[in-house]
Amino acid sequence: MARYELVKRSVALITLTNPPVNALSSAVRHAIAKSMEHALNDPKVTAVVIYGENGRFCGGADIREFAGPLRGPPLVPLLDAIEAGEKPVVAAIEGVALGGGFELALVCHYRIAHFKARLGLPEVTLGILPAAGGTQRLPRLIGIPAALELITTGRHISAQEALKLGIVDQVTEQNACEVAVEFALRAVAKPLSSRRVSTLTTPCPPDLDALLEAVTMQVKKKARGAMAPLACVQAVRAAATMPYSKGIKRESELMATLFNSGQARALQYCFFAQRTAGKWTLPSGAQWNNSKPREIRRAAVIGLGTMGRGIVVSLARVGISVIAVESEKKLLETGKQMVIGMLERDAKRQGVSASLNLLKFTLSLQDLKDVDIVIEAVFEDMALKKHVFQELSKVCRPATLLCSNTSGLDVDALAGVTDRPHLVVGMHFFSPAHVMKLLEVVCGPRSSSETIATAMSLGKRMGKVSVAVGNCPGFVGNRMLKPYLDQATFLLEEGATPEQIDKALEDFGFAMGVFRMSDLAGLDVGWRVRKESGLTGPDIDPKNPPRRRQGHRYCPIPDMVCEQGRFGQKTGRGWYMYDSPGGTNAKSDPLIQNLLEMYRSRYGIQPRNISDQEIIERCLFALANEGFRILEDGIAARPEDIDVIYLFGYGFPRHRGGPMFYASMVGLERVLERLEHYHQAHPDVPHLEPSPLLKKLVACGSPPVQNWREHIKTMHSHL
Ligand SMILES: CCC/C=C/C(=O)SCCNC(=O)CCNC(=O)[C@H](O)C(C)(C)COP(=O)([O-])OP(=O)([O-])OC[C@H]1O[C@@H](n2cnc3c(N)ncnc32)[C@H](O)[C@@H]1OP(=O)([O-])[O-]
Repeated sequence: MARYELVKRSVALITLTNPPVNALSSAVRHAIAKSMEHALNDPKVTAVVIYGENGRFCGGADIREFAGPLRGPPLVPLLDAIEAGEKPVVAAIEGVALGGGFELALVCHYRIAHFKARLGLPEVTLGILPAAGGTQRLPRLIGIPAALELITTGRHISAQEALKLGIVDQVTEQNACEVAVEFALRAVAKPLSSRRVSTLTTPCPPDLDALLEAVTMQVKKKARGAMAPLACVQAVRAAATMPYSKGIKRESELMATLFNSGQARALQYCFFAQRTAGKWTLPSGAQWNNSKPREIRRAAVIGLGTMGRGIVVSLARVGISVIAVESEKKLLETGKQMVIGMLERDAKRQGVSASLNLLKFTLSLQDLKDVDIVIEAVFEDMALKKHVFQELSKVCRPATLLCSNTSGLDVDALAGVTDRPHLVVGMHFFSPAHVMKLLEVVCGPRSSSETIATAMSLGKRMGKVSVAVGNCPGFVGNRMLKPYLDQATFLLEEGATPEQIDKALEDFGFAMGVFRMSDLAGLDVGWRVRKESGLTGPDIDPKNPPRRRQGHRYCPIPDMVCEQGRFGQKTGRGWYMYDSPGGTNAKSDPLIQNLLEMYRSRYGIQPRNISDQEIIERCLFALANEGFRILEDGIAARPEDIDVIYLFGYGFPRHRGGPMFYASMVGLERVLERLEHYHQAHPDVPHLEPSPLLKKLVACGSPPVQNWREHIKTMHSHL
């Protein structure tokens, strides 16, 4: 777990050997402790270099060990001992120095970083804080404001930024280990006292209290209920106001409150769920590690609306040449200007020149003869999409992959109109596509494993979190959204307001409540889907729209809002009112309050007080219930996939872990009991009827979410 060798006759080189990221597992900590003891006691050794094998210094504590009791030497005394040693220790940082790995580097007397290395204290993203002295040493080294920013955000920084901040002593383009050994030899004669960071005095700004207060407010606003960022501020405050010996105790107390919290468990679950999602598998046995993706060099995007533009930018950013197609000259020109503007702003931010030479704009599908992949992003209309796919089938070479950015239409129906159904797959990006990290890769029954592997790997290359899902209306994300939205509108009927429901959801931690989110997405989208599915249309009496349709409860309020031309932010009016079309500042609209009052009185509904608890339970348990059905139907392979979709595509609070993890934290028995209760009260809402899988899991003793898979016997896996 760590190799010890003597180099240049007097330098002890300790190399961490715990692939893939040299995490500080108990065995690694043990090996470091033994190696350091050896080095300090061996008279031949005059200096020490700590390095990580395979070009990775250290990815921090072994997160998998957090679930069990602490074994092996604890990190704090181990690191304190390294710092206190009388022989100079140099960290040779290549790849990453993160979390405990960064803290290990901070106790070394010198730090040499490779120019491509990245450093950071991402503990806050795992619901904890840098509790191996990180919150006490970093402020002493770089001052309170910079340390606060790094510790409360968990941001990774480049070696160059680390040098500027004074975290590393040298950045090199050569082998960091070799440079560190030479550096160590030169350091032997120098005094160490000023190199022990814990002994430094924290440089404090004169307005410390005001600064901490301002950061606390800022962090509170951003954290949306997460505890760790606030604890980080308190720990840094200790570094500013206490000697190291007391500060480290404060750090440890704060860590104790976080370490066993539900939030820490949720955030650590998210870390692993995100990595699990990449490991797709099909019933045929094809999976992520046995299916080779094709290389993609040239892509085409059809449609330069909001989605298409974002997809073009995402492809060009990673060096893929893109042909963008529109049907009319004016649309093409507008799209072109927008794409170029986005890429130029991007490049300016990064201080590089925009890769505009990768782009071609055309009105002709004939230009797509030689591309490797086409991503269709035209209007969400099946007939139009089928027409495009038929044309592509004629124009593109037989090996070209044909993908649709549909948000819910039948991918197999599109495959069916082509001459290559095995090369057709859904690539459902989320708006705006150059910003949002989620990509649902929709596997049709005829999509080949190579096609799926290619779409998944292309997504990863574009920096997306790609999740393989089955083909059904709405796939995973939008299918689950329906019961969630339905509950919100039923609650409106019963007496709640959009503001009340949004506030309850935002207090829960959502980035945006359901009505604000709908206003942002555009209310006309759902209205069109409802019309297409026959739920609403010209046959409906506008004065007296029925509240039961297709055998179930139906809330006509969203249609009534749309009938008034209120399509959300883009029209300046929706569930809220905005300063102007396109405005983002949502204000309560008395017209909506009137509409709700008139509606309730027309149908004789006595409004009642609805608690925040009922809002959360009805919206989120209905959401999770649909998730259970999706698992039963084999549309998602694992609960982790569903959670990742909601975390990255729908603003579900990360410290709650995603809808399925949240349900498991509440307790499946309780979720079942509440769903039964609400279903009894609303028997005409099928989404509130507990799913058989939920009942089965409860009957099996409510196993942890990671074990649900064993209980999911899918009759017809769609993956
Ligand atoms: C007192 C305590 C105070 C200290 C606290 C801490 O240090 S908290 C920690 C603070 N540190 C962090 O938060 C850093 C967390 N890690 C990262 O951010 C990234 O992994 C990376 C940037 C290091 C490498 O990115 P990349 O895209 O090249 O690779 P990848 O991301 O795909 O990972 C490859 C495999 O390694 C696994 N694994 C990774 N790290 C750990 C770990 N620490 N532990 C265990 N496992 C870890 C990962 O699950 C995956 O396993 P799989 O699926 O193959 O079975």
